[in-house]
Amino acid sequence: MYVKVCGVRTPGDVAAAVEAGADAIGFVLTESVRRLEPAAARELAAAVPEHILTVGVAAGVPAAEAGQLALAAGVRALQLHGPYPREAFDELAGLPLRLVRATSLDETAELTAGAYGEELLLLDSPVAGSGAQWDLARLNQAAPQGHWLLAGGLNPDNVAAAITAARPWGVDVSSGVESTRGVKDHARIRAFVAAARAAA
Ligand SMILES: O=C(O)c1ccccc1N[C@@H]1O[C@H](COP(=O)(O)O)[C@@H](O)[C@H]1O
Repeated sequence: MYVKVCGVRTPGDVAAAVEAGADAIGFVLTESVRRLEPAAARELAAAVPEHILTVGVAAGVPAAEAGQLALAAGVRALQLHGPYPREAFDELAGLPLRLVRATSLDETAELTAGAYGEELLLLDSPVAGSGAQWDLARLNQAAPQGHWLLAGGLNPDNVAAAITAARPWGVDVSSGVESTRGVKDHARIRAFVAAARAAA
């Protein structure tokens, strides 16, 4: 089970995610309580070991701008979050960035990972980063294919059941490993990664 921990903001958060065994660590680069300036994200990303994917998260900005933010942050992947069309991913294809297409069932009917040239598909609630859960039974009518991550309101207590229900390739979490909004709880990061791995 691939596990991404998102919205980290401090060196301690990075260390906790690395020690917990996360496969990917995300830095939010656009409007959010978790937003980091690219220079701050770059410093944190530089401390992440090579085997862990660093991901810049962007929403609500033109794709080209998101690409430049990710490059400035020195991350290896860009998670473009929202109802971006295929053309947006085409625009990014020439950049030295791996691409994550993050969207919701309300925003797309294309549920095959790689359909827009992305490496990973991420299915989230329509309100990204809110900690809101969504109805996983909707996946009974719309089964995602390939390397896709489940996100949206996951936490250490519900991730095992969510994996059983949705059968994702991986999971992604932000709010569910925080003590208060925007502040990561390192014990919850450890508990989340362990619970996801145990469920797989
Ligand atoms: O975390 C944010 O603030 C954020 C802002 C803009 C786009 C995406 C954001 N986060 C992503 O939201 C999901 C799930 O978050 P949660 O666990 O429900 O809080 C995850 O993919 C984050 O990468």
